[in-house]
Formats: sequence, structure tokens, C-alpha cells
Amino acid sequence: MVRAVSTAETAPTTYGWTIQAEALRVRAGRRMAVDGLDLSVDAGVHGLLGPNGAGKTTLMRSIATVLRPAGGTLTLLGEKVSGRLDLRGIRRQIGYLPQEFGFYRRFTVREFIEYIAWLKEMPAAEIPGAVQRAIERVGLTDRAQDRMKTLSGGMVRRVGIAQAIVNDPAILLLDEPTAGLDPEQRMQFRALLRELGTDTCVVVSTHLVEDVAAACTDVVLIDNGRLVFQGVPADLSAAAGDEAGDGDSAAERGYSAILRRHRDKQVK
Ligand SMILES: Nc1ncnc2c1ncn2[C@@H]1O[C@H](COP(=O)(O)OP(=O)(O)OP(=O)(O)O)[C@@H](O)[C@H]1O
Repeated sequence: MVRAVSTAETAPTTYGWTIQAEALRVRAGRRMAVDGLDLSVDAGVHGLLGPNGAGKTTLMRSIATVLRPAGGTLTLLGEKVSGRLDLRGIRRQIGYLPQEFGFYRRFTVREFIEYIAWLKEMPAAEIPGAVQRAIERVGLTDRAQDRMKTLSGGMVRRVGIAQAIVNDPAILLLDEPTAGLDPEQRMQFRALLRELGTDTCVVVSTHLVEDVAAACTDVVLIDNGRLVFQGVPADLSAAAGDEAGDGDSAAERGYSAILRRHRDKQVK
């Protein structure tokens, strides 16, 4: 079958930022959960941090094109996401692990990832090799023939990561991917992130500030649906300065200090 190829796929180097949000507003239920967010990111691993309810998941869902912007602009791979855009070309280039990730319990690991590859309209001849590679990258080769319902929570999360990377996406969105991973798997996952980030724009949301400090090239901190800070992990760690703040590490103290200053400024 010959599939339609969008301009986003044929002109990979002519656009500016891989993801660009300008004054972006996105509704979650009745709430404007992303409310005037400006953000520009390219290849690399972008750690998305923020308190509960900051709008991380809503932002991820809008970049995944699950939610349409209510205002402002969102440009993905050079294409402006709007009511008129056919999203199929963009979606083929996105990998997404949602916070709550549904799957068919009776599928084997391999069947499930094959199914996702098919949904993403990957060429049939490429699917077996791509599925095998994805399974190997998350360390599940010995469980590939097992049914999903027999896996532990952390293993299911790893399948979630595998289905997100199977199509070699240009934009990879991982919403709390390390939840439930054991320490050894977390380390391996960090290494995988670093490897993926060399040519992929990876956005990974987490509450583990340490994961961000260890595996990300860029830190994006949001609060109340807006960008509060963007910089390299060393900037986050340096942000607390000499202040004695909350947190067990320099990165955590920097995180708390930035949020505190931001909120103080808003009160004034
Ligand atoms: N389906 C929904 N209906 C109503 N409100 C929602 C819905 N989804 C999210 N919200 C609200 O939007 C805001 C942002 O939520 P979101 O899930 O994007 O935050 P988050 O940063 O991912 O939080 P967490 O760290 O707790 O996962 C919150 O105030 C939340 O209550």
C-alpha cells in the first residue's frame, strides 16, 4: 500500500524548532491547564518538571495531538497544529507513553508492540525488525512471548516505552516513564534516554528531579500552565545559591527555590 507522505516527513531540515509553543493555551476539562506557555525545543532530552496539577500531562497530550490548543500556537515539525491540519503525517512521527497506558491483556508483548506499529502505519516489511529492536532496547527480550497480563507493573511500563519508540519518532513524549521501574532499570532507562536524545526530541515528565539531573540535557519547569524556567541541569542545581531550601540534593533545592521565587513574584 502506498501511503500519503506529508510535508513534515519530506522536509525534515527546513523547519525551525521541533516543538514550538507560543502563548499556548490548552483546556483540560473546564480548566485552562496550559495557560500562556512559551516553549521551544529541539533534539535532546527535555525533563519536564512541575508540581501536581502544573499542566505537564495536558501539555504532553497537546503535543501528542490528543488535545487541540484552545489558544496561541503549537508548531510541531514545522506544521502548525490547528483545526485544519491533517494530523496523520505528524502522528506517524510521534511516540507517546501516556501516564495511564491502556493495553490488551491477552496480547503478548510482541503482539502488542506490533499492533501499535501497525496503528502508526509503519511499512509492513519494517515492523518485525523495529519491534524486535524496541523490545531489546527496553530489556524485555526474554518476555517477548509472554502475555501482557503476566507482567509486573514495571515491565508493563517498559512495554509502554517500547511501543513509544517502535516507529523511531522525531518527537518522543514520555509521561512519568520511570514510575514503577526498579533502580537497575531506571539506570538503564537513563542510558536509553541519553542515546535517544542525540537525534530525537524527547520530552519526559517526572517528579524525580534526580532523573532529570542525571539523564536530561535540558530542564523545563512549569507551574500553573506556564514556563517558569528552562536551562541545563547545572543551572537548576545552581539556582538555590546559598539559600537553605527544601530538598536532598542541589537539583531539588534549585527546583524548590525557582518555584518559591516565581510564586513570590506573582504575589507581589
Ligand atoms: N479531565 C480533566 N477535567 C478537569 N480538570 C482536569 C482534567 N485533567 C486535568 N485537569 C486539571 O488541569 C490541571 C493540570 O492537570 P495536569 O494533569 O495537566 O497536571 P500535571 O502537571 O500532569 O499533574 P501531576 O503531576 O499531578 O500528574 C489540574 O488542575 C487538573 O486538576
